[in-house]
Formats: sequence, structure tokens, C-alpha cells
Amino acid sequence: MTPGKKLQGLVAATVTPMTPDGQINLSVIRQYVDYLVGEQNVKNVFLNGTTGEGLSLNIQERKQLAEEWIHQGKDKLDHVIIHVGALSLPESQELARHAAAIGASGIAVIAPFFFRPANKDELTAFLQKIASEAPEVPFYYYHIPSLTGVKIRVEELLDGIKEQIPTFQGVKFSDTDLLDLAQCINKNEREQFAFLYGVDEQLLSALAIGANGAVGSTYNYLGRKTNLMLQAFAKPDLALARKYQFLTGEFLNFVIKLGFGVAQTKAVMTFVSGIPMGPPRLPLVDASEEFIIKAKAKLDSIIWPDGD
Ligand SMILES: CC(=O)N[C@H](C=O)[C@@H](O)[C@H](O)[C@H](O)CO
Ligand SMILES: CC(=O)C(=O)O
Repeated sequence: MTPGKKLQGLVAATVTPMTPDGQINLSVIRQYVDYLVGEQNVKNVFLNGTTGEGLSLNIQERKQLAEEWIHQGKDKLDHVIIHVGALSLPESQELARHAAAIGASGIAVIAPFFFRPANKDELTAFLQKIASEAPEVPFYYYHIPSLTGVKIRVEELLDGIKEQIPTFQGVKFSDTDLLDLAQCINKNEREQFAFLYGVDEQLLSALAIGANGAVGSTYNYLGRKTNLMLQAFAKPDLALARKYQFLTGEFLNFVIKLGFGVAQTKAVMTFVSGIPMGPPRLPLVDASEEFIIKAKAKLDSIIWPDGD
């Protein structure tokens, strides 16, 4: 890993490989790292989040996965961000200490989603108790209101957060409210926070407003294409950037209509990479054979600007 390098560009929200009988499958992580770096040009990962079914794993599994990724990612990955959020504060604190001990480049936490914080102060207090267990590790808030139901606006949360959480480093912003994101960016220029966008189908809009990069599930298998979009945006060649966003959007629009979630992401990643990611864990159920055939045909039919 490259310490101190500001997090930007693409971060793959990794799936958790599982065996057919539902155990975590650590044996393919090495191959997974090499695939992301070599085939997708993605050198940052976000573990045990939504896509990684982090909240469906036990503490032991989460630790084992984190250890394996850090181990296999050594000298290959730039950043390994570990999601350590949990409903139980002591469990989350334990995971934060563990992440620090094994050398994670950052930790992230979602808002607790059973008993929910009613306001910014309650949420900050919860996050602070976790962040302070890893006082040397950059801390990211993972905002995903569609899943947590915690709709506290990030722009409000960030107001004065550095005083409460000195390690605060940025936000993984998985919401479509681009006004909130824009206000976050506009009001925190001095803070050097990283704003990583998490709705892959509209990343280009977030880049236009000033996002530093993105964390998402599709960068597992569309990382190379999305990197070309980032390059086109930086040039700037907006027409080309849009073309990439339209095409990744065309795929996502198609699969979303068929029913698209973590199970389907695992299936797509399996057929694209050739690495067996296995089934998801209940309550998620495996993608259907019909989904796989249709999704594969759709992906194969897309003609990208780079001719691939
Ligand atoms: C709800 C969810 O899982 N969001 C992911 C990350 O935040 C995204 O990467 C989506 O999977 C992606 O944007 C496709 O809809
Ligand atoms: C997309 C994302 O960041 C996650 O799966 O947690």
C-alpha cells in the first residue's frame, strides 16, 4: 500500500467470494487482486460494505477477509478501505481496532440502521466512538440512505466534524442528492476531504460537481471502461466521457429492470472475470440462469469507443 496517498479515482466495492455451501472463500482473493489490478486497472478496494455483504458476515469472517486482502494486496494495491460499521458499537470498535492493527489504509462506517440516530449529533457521537479506536487511520463516513434509512444530510454532518473526529477524511456518498454533495464540496474546500461517489450510473454528474473519485460495485468489472471515462473527463473531452457513461448506464439500466443487486453483481463478476464468486448469503438469493444469459448477452453487445 502507498501510505498518505490521497484517495481518488476508482475504488472497487468488492464482493465476498463464497463457496457453493456458503462459506467465505479466501482462496480466490489473490486472483481477485491480480484481476482488479491487471485487467481493470483498479488499485483501490472497499471491503465488507454493501456489495461485500459485510452486514451479513460475522466478526470472524470480516476479520479474515480484511487480513487476506491486506496480505494479498501488499505491493499491489494502493488503498484497502475496510468497512467496519455494525449495529453493535463494541463490535464496530473491535473491527476498527483490528483494521488499524493489520494496516488498513482507511476505515468506513455506515449509520446504524435499526435504532437510528435522530440527528447529526447522535450520528456523530456514534461515529466518533468508532473512529477513536483507530486514531491513526483515516475515517470515512459511508452515506447510503436508501439502505440505512438515515437521511441526515451530509452537508450538515460535516459541519465541524474535524473537531469531533480528527481522523475524518471523507465520505463515500451513495445517494442521488447532488445538491447535498455539491454543498459538501463547496463548504469543505479547505479540509481536503475526499468525496467518493457511489451511484455508478451517474458518476459523471458527480465528477462535474467536484467528486474526487468513486466507490462502487461496477468497478469490479467495468473499471477499465470507467477509468477511460475519468480520463476523458480530465482531458476534457466531455462528449467522450458522456459516451462511456451512457454505455455503462445502458448496461445498468438493462439489468436493473431484470432485478439487480449484490447477488447479480456476484454473477456478473463471475462470468466477466472467470473467478467463481459463488452465491450470496441469505436473505439474498442467487441470480437466475436467465439473468446471467441476458446480462452476458447485453454486456457483449455493447460497442465501446475504444473499440473493445
Ligand atoms: C446500493 C448499492 O449497492 N450501491 C452501490 C454502491 O454504493 C453501487 O455501486 C451500485 O451497485 C451501482 O451503482 C449499480 O446500481
Ligand atoms: C458500493 C459500495 O460502496 C458498497 O458496496 O459498499
